[in-house]
Amino acid sequence: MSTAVPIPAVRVTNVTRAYMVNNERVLALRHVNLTVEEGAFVALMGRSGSGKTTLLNMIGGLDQPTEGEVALFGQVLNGMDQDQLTLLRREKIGFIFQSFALLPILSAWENVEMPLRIAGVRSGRERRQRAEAALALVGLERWATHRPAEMSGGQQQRVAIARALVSRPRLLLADEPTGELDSTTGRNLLTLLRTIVRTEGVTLIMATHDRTIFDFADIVYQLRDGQIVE
Ligand SMILES: Nc1ncnc2c1ncn2[C@@H]1O[C@H](COP(=O)(O)OP(=O)(O)OP(=O)(O)O)[C@@H](O)[C@H]1O
Repeated sequence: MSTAVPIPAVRVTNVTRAYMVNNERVLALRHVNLTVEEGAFVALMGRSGSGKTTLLNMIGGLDQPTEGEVALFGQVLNGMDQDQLTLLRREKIGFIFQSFALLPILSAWENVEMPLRIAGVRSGRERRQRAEAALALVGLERWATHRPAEMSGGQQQRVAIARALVSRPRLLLADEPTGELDSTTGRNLLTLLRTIVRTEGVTLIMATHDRTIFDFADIVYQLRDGQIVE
C-alpha cells in the first residue's frame, strides 16, 4: 500500500541564476533547493543583495533560472511560455511589494478589484462584493472609498494585501512588505498576515531583513551570497 505524499506548494530544485554585469558573470542564486509545504508561512532572510528578490521572482515565474527547476503545486514552470506563466500567476499567486504599488487615483476598493478586471470577471457587482470581502479580511471595510493618499502606510499595505488576496490565490509572495513601515505597524502587519495564512489556508513566502519575522514565520531560511545557509 502506498501512502499519498502531499504535493508541496513550491519546490525549487538546484536553481542557479546568473546575470551578466559589465561582461562579468554574477551569480544571484547558487544551487538553491527549497520545498515549501502548502499552508506554511516561510521567510527568506538575508542582507541586501543576498538573492531574496531573485528567488521570489523565480518562484513567481517572473524570471527564469539559468539552471535548475521550479515547480508550483506540482506544475513545473520551466518551459512554460509567457501566456502560460501569466495565467498561472493570475490564478495561483498574489504579490505584495515593499512600496504597496497602489494606483493613487483609485479608491481602495477600485485598487482591490483591479486583478478581477484583468482576469475578466465581467460582473461589476461580483467584483465589488469580492473587493469588499477582501477589504473586510484586512479590517478596512470602512475605508473602501478612500484613496491611498488618505491612508497611513500600514493601511495602504493592507489594501495591497486585500488586492493580492482578491483572486483567492493559493500562494502569496511578499517582498519586504514591512520595509516602509515603522516597527509597531510592521508587527501588526505580520500578525495580520499570519492570521490570514491560518484562516485562509494560503501559503506565504516573504523576503525580509526584519528580524521580528522570527516571531511570526513557521520557518526562516537564511540566504547568503545566493545560497540558503540555514
Ligand atoms: N537584473 C539583474 N541584473 C544584474 N544583476 C542582478 C539583477 N538582479 C539581481 N542582480 C544581482 O543579484 C544579486 C542578488 O540580488 P537580489 O535583488 O536578489 O538580492 P536581495 O537579497 O533581494 O536584495 P535587496 O534586499 O536589496 O532587494 C545582487 O548581487 C544583484 O546585484
